Amino acid sequence: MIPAVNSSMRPVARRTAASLGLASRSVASTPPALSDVSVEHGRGEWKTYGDPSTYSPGKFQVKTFNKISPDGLRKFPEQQYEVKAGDEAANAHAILLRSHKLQEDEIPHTVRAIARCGAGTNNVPVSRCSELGIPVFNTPGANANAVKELVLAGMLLGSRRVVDGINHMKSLGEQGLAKERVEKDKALFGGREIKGKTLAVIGLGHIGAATARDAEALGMSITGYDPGLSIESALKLPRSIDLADSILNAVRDADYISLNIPYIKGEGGTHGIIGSDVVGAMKEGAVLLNFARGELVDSDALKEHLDKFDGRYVTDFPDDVLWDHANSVVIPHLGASTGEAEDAAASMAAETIRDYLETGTIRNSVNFPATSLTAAPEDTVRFTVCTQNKPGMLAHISEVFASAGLNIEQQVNKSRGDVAYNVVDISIGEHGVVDFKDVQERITMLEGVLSSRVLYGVPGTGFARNIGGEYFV
Ligand SMILES: NC(=O)C1=CN([C@@H]2O[C@H](COP(=O)(O)OP(=O)(O)OC[C@H]3O[C@@H](n4cnc5c(N)ncnc54)[C@H](O)[C@@H]3O)[C@@H](O)[C@H]2O)C=CC1
Ligand SMILES: O=C(O)C(=O)COP(=O)(O)O
Repeated sequence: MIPAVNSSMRPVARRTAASLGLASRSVASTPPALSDVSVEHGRGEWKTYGDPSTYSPGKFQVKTFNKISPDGLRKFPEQQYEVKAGDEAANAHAILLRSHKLQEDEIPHTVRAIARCGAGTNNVPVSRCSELGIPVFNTPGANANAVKELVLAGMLLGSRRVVDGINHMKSLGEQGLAKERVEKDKALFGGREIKGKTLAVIGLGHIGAATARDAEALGMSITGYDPGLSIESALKLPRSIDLADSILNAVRDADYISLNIPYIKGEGGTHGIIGSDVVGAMKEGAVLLNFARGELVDSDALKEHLDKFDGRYVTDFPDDVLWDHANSVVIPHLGASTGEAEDAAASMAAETIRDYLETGTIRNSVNFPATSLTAAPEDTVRFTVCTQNKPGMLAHISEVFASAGLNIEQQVNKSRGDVAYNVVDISIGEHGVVDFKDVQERITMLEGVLSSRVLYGVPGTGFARNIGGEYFV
């Protein structure tokens, strides 16, 4: 048996919760008893995290990809966090990114969490992260208004040949013929109005519901399709919306179709969901708006349609087939590129990462269960354990604590898909010196455990992983 409460152990310097940067969590209005105990978890050995010349020991390292709003990055207090871009940040503890296509070899063993400042996580290897015990977060709704506004603009661009007209005016201007020709040539660029037309919204989440509501206010009739409609989104929908039971039925009578669903690869996913069957069901002059992901649309099927009929494709993504089609408008992925959306998404992502690193709370994860435990009681140390989702894990973990003479004060166990997540507050009130080093190793090396953390001590320490049967601290 590994004694976790080891009175014969070398006494360690007394550290107060406040001195350990735990003020927000552990320091209550009455002086905490934590100041009377010393907790040695043996994970302050920074050399095990790589070359300390690449980071500042004692801080959480956050690695960023893409341009992340400074407003969001300011949510990481400098005394606790160090934020670095891409290759400059070895041994990162968390990754913050936008559309960068993250590869597994860009995720060091030290990474505890990944946050996408945005909605779509198809650029992150989410299933692999689940196997590695890494929660992936996104920022639901943070950039939805920006996208909705561009969808509305897209409907107008798809109705009025504004882009062609602008290009024409440039060319006339170059020839010095603009004033002479404008009134004659404008007949080339006639359009139609959106008022009184029907919009089909595929995917009634944050963007889709907002688009439906505002399009109704512009005088449109709305049809919607979303088999996973949430109560939150349902409450935002216009009352007059007509809910269809399939994409085919949603698009049949639509003059405009807005795609607002996630891109999910593999069986049952959404790759090419707008294929020849859906395109074949569309009205000849329908305007398809794709501000979701390019891969949702079968471009060849759509090209056949656009070659024959006067429909439109307005997309926010590169398209190798339709990029120069006379009936397409291709925008360089600008949906979420507003200052407001960038600030909101980065701030939400930073707060989510901080909550996870500092308290173990999980919210807005796309692969881990939402989990929160009330603030850790006094005289406790919080342990979190990520495991495979299989029977008996919780019992095995509890057994290790019990055999080490440690009492569980409160705990929560949640699962989602293949992963389970445990937050356990261990009572240390009666112990002079508690060493979690061996307890953590025993728990982490249980079969089926992926990683564990002791949420106590210097930021960046207390993390251990079971990498295919090898112990990594
Ligand atoms: N162009 C851009 O810059 C941006 C694009 N996006 C894209 O838009 C997508 C949607 O974003 P949000 O509305 O914020 O996400 P959300 O998660 O709030 O909504 C997505 C909705 O789609 C529904 N859905 C999933 N599969 C479906 C299917 N096969 N048929 C019909 N409905 C389905 C879900 O039930 C959910 O209600 C993102 O996944 C992302 O790919 C998001 C933000 C910015
Ligand atoms: O949030 C999303 O899903 C987006 O597509 C936005 O991407 P971006 O952050 O602008 O690279």
